[in-house]
Amino acid sequence: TYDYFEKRNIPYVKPVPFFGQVWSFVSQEKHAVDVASEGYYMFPNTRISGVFTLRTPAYLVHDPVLYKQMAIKDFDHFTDHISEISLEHDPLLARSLFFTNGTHWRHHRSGLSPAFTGSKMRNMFVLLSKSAGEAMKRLMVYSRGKPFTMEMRDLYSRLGNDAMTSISFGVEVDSLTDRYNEFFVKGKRLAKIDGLPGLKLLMTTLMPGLFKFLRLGILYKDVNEFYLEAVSTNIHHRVKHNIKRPDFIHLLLQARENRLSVEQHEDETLASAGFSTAETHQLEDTTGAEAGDKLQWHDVDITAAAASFFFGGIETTTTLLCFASYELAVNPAIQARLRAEIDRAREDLADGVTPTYEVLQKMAYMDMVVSETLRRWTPFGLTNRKCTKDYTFTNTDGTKITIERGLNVSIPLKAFHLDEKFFPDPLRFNPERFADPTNINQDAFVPFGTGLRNCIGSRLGLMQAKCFLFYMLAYFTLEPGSKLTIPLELDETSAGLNAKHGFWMNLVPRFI
Ligand code: HEM
Repeated sequence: TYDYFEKRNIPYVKPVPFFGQVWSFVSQEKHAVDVASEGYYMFPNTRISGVFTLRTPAYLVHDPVLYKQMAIKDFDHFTDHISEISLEHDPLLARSLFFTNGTHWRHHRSGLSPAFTGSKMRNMFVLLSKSAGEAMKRLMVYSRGKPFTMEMRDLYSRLGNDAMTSISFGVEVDSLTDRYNEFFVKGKRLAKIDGLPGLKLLMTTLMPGLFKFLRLGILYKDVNEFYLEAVSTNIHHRVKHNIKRPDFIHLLLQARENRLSVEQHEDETLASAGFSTAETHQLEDTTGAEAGDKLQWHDVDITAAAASFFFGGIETTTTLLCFASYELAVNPAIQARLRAEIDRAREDLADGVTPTYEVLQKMAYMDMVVSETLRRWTPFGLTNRKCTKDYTFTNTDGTKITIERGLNVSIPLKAFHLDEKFFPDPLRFNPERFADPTNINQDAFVPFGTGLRNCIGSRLGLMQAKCFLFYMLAYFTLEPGSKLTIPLELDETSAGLNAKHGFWMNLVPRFI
């Protein structure tokens, strides 16, 4: 088994007998993403390297151009993400877009894409901005004009939870005041990627066979039941009272009735949420020959879609906000420049504080700060593909390599972003890199992945993050709290990107 790469003359990370790379996950003081990306640093001159998970060979892509090729031009060889999640044990997660594959994924993605266009996002943004604005006002009242200390991950995950509960599940909650409301408590358990659920999630990609064999579920049972019940009740209520609200449930109900489509005259000016916005690719129409297994959008599918936006969107966007806030707190000049841009933008707002989609779109420095945060602190540092059809390409030394059908491929997004070949002085937080986008290597800058399976929610994530930052700096000045570790110490045990000792900051009220 272990001579697989030797025979093919492909550099590979030497495995620990039986465990392969899995051993490093349990024995090393390194983050899972860095362990999985080890080969990238060991073999700088190849387009791909090998690794063993337990006894199974898998690949790690080193060349962003190769990733792009696999994800776009040669997509039919890599249509799937790695996933071994069972419908029986994880009824929501197994139906969510990230974990569905093949024809089911195709129908699902093309059915959902119209829900994420610029104009739909703009409509949804109104709900999001309302939710965040009201929360920030409450925070201002709470401060009574005096500085106070907060742990920002807790704060942003509450704000994010409330905004996403509003736009995904159609329910308005206030987790700042009602701290243990059921949507927040269950939402935390739904989006939890630390501890046991994180470990299980990791297992689905590292040891898919073993995971399947053990018949484990990832999401907690009560979480599945809670959301299924909440969404079904909500759907029933809307249908009965003919309620229309510009949120995901509404759009998914339209999908059920085959009425969800891209507007005839989609306003192209709304398409970009900034430089990092993931490109929209056209998937072929799902009508015709395969229409028989077209997605029916039963209540469980609608719940799963809404839950997956929660699952995929909350942790990532919260991570982006935490690290952006950290950089703003430790770089006062950058914070001052962003605040000046926000204050200028506020002059054009009707109430002087509630940002619109269009106003955020125009904020160039905000976009530079957000892009640089996504580069320096990539929230989703590693993605993957499964090879669905043998694939041959040429390596740097001219040899041909064939990836065989069924093998797993990892793509180290974080390693690309921190490679000095692509981004000089990579550890330095410098929004100026993005002042002229033509200077950016766009193959290597992939915070939302690339190709047909890129992030469907990039516009939403970007607009949400920009909106929260807008409010935050309009109301407060951010300063490092006494418990903040500088430089940040990362939590190597978390499945996501997190600070080991929290993001403690002082919020100093501004008088606006
Ligand atoms: C800053 C925030 C976010 C980051 C950094 C991020 C990043 C990513 C990345 C790297 C992928 C994998 C792409 C690939 O394999 O090529 C992905 C997929 C995905 N993301 Fe996001 N994401 C964010 C926010 C969101 C939001 C707000 C939503 C939903 C509302 C969302 C929903 C999804 C879904 C459903 C997929 C799977 C797509 C598919 O398999 O077709 N994400 N995201």
